[in-house]
Amino acid sequence: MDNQANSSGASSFTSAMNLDQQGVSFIPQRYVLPPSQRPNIIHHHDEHVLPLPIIDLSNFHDQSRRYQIINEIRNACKEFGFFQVINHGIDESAINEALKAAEEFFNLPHDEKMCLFSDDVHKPVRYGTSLNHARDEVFCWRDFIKHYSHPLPDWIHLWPSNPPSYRKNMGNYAEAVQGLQNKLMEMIFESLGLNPSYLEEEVNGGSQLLAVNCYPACPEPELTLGIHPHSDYGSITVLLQTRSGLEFKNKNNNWEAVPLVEGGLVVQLGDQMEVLSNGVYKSVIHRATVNVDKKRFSIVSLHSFAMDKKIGPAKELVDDNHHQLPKCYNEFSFREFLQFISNNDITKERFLDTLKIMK
Ligand SMILES: O=C(O)CCC(=O)C(=O)O
Ligand SMILES: [Fe+2]
Repeated sequence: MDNQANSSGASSFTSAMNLDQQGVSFIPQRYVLPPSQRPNIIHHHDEHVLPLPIIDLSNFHDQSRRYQIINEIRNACKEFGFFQVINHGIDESAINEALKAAEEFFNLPHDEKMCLFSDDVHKPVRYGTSLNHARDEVFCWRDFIKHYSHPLPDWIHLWPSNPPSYRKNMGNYAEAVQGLQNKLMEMIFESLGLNPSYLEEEVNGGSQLLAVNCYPACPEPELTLGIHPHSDYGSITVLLQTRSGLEFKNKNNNWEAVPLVEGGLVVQLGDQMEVLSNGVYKSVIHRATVNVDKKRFSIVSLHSFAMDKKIGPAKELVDDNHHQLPKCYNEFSFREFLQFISNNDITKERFLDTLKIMK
């Protein structure tokens, strides 16, 4: 295999970003997917089913409005496993500054970024490219930087110091999203019939991992993907995209594009939410495509409950005596998740399936 990363710092490694800068006119073989996994089959949304959900969060403190929002969230989570939010309360300037910091970071010289390279999922800050062998990071046309972000003072001093505005701008955005996820979690719990302050401590003390993704322009976008199909492991993910490219797998197992909504953020359910809801909600399987002439960025805030909290189906949603819902999943903590993904090649399988209680 060419340009293999090496353990001493991967100096000979070539990232997708680097290939783009070199102006390659075809993609190296290692990025070419088997035909069945290529992104060319897009199924347009069927007019007869619910439209892809966009939920307006304005006035959510107003009781009747909140009731309506919670209904919309319930429908979206049951039908799709994700929704987009608008009027979510995060300033446009905070978003734009975070995106600018991301762009400046990825424009740094290759060698400078490679100083942060690691494929160890336990590292609190790591720059990564397509050669990492975790399930969402195999041969894709993507460079990323991932860092823990909550509580901010514990982590921010480890973040990139270049560009100089990175910590401040990305930090402001991370804090704003953390606030939004608290609100969203309350509403999602309420939509499940749970108390809005359910697991409050584990939500507040949970982890936030920011994945800042850069998908360079790609000379052969029909042959590869920016990120391979996966579900996120945690509770919810809040995703900002600069152009369309995110796709999800619908109930008929077809890929559909998540349209770009100006000023909107995508909220996706992760595996922990599927377990907590006892399968009432499903985590969403998603992927990202790349395009021929434009770079795409996403800033993805991956939230999970407190590291060592074992998450199982909420007991309110399981009743062996008289309700219909049997317990469907075993309990697990986020730390166990990380341990599992670092020890196993799970490119083909949802980790979640290993938690299912066999009947
Ligand atoms: O960039 C995207 O649209 C998807 C990124 C993603 O799924 C992730 O970072 O987990
Ligand atoms: Fe994801």
